[in-house]
Amino acid sequence: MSATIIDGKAFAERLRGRVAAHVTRLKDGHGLTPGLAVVLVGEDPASQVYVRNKGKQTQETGMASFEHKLPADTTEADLLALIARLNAAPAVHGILVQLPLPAHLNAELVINAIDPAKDVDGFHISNVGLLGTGQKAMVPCTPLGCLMLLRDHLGSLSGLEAVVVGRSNIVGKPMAQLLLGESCTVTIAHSRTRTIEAVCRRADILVAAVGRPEMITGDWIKPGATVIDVGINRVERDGKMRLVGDVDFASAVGVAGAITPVPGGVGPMTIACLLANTVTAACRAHGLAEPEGLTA
Ligand SMILES: Nc1nc(=O)c2c([nH]1)NC[C@@H]1CN(c3ccc(C(=O)N[C@@H](CCC(=O)O)C(=O)O)cc3)C=[N+]21
Repeated sequence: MSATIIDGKAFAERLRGRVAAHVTRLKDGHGLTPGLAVVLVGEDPASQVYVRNKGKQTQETGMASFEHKLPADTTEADLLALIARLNAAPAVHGILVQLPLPAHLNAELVINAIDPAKDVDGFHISNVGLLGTGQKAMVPCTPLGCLMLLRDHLGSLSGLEAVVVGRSNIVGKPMAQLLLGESCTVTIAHSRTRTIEAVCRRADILVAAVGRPEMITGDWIKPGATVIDVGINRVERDGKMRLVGDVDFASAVGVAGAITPVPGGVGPMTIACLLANTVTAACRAHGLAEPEGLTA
């Protein structure tokens, strides 16, 4: 038996359609155009591709896109000054500082300088705290996208055994908080977890976010489990660069009940949720009703 393939690309397309419809309503009904500012420091080629895609999709949904490309040797003071300007700019409802930042910049300090109401990545300590205490927050895009796919596939997640592999601040930890919010029994596994295979094999929901290509093989998966692969790893295969996840798709697909592919799974959801968060931020900034189904 072969797993159902969860089509993140198609889901993301529909989500972007709903975002675009809401943008039209905001423009026509309130003269409000949601705006997203993306800040890129340095010239990492992968980051440039992401930033370009974000800008393109932002415009396609009818929102305003502001791109700020700064040289790799930008000082912290200059970056903080830009963030202060974006915080104060009424046309900007969302601010994303592309990570990772060059090593001479303190990423924590920079992220926490963003107005939490404009923090569409959900990385500001205020949003982290709000999410952790079950209050209304800006929710990190990748975990939010994973949650939408899980709800769509499973309906209620209540009482299910969820294992998140990876404990990063940007995926693992917020993912675990969201799953807890759905009344899952949540385990966070990581590089020091003993008998990690056995821990994973308990999972009804397995979220892989470790950044190690194809680490999780079919024998780590409970038959019928729903597997969400957050990994985006560029590897060389037969002389060609290919994108693979943290899950070994070939062996997992025969065991899992459902699985997200890479590419075409979680990745497109991340960008769609960024656009959704920007609309949510714009509505909150203007005291307008938030669109249904765009938040957690
Ligand atoms: N502040 C910040 N927020 C982020 O959300 C953020 C970031 N920094 N830094 C970099 C990572 C990476 N990221 C991706 C988004 C979409 C795809 C995506 O759409 N992937 C496609 C494939 C794209 C390709 O072919 O390369 C897919 O999986 O189908 C991938 C990766 C967001 N990130």
